[in-house]
Amino acid sequence: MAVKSVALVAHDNKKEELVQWVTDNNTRFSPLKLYATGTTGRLLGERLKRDDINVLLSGPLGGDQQIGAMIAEGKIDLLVFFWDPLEPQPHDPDIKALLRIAALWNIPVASNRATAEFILTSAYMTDDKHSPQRPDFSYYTQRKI
Ligand SMILES: O=C(CO)COP(=O)(O)O
Repeated sequence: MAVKSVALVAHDNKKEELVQWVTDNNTRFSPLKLYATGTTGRLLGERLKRDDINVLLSGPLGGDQQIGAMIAEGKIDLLVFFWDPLEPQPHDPDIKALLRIAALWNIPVASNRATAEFILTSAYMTDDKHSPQRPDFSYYTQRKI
């Protein structure tokens, strides 16, 4: 079975919610390959007692952009990003860029626990034959300039 790669990101006020949700669903998460921004990844590793989480840079230090680059390269199947709707973030352009690139490359994105639950329990999570269609941007890359 192809192992799905999941990127996990949460802003400070949402970190406990994300870590608790992942812990509550540990059985579903254990076969998945996990990537996370720096602080989110550290907290997840401590709580889940997993030392195989791929911890990237902290979001404001470039971690969001690292995940965005992985999405563009087709290396991430699902983005779970509990962003904070109540607090401005210093790296807002990076957050927008990450959400944009996820929309562009047609990967599923969960921004809250309710959506994350729907996705995690979807039959597609364990269906090898299904993967979202990767968009064809040849009309753009081949355009006449
Ligand atoms: O800021 C973030 C996402 O925008 C998350 O980064 P950390 O997990 O390092 O706190």
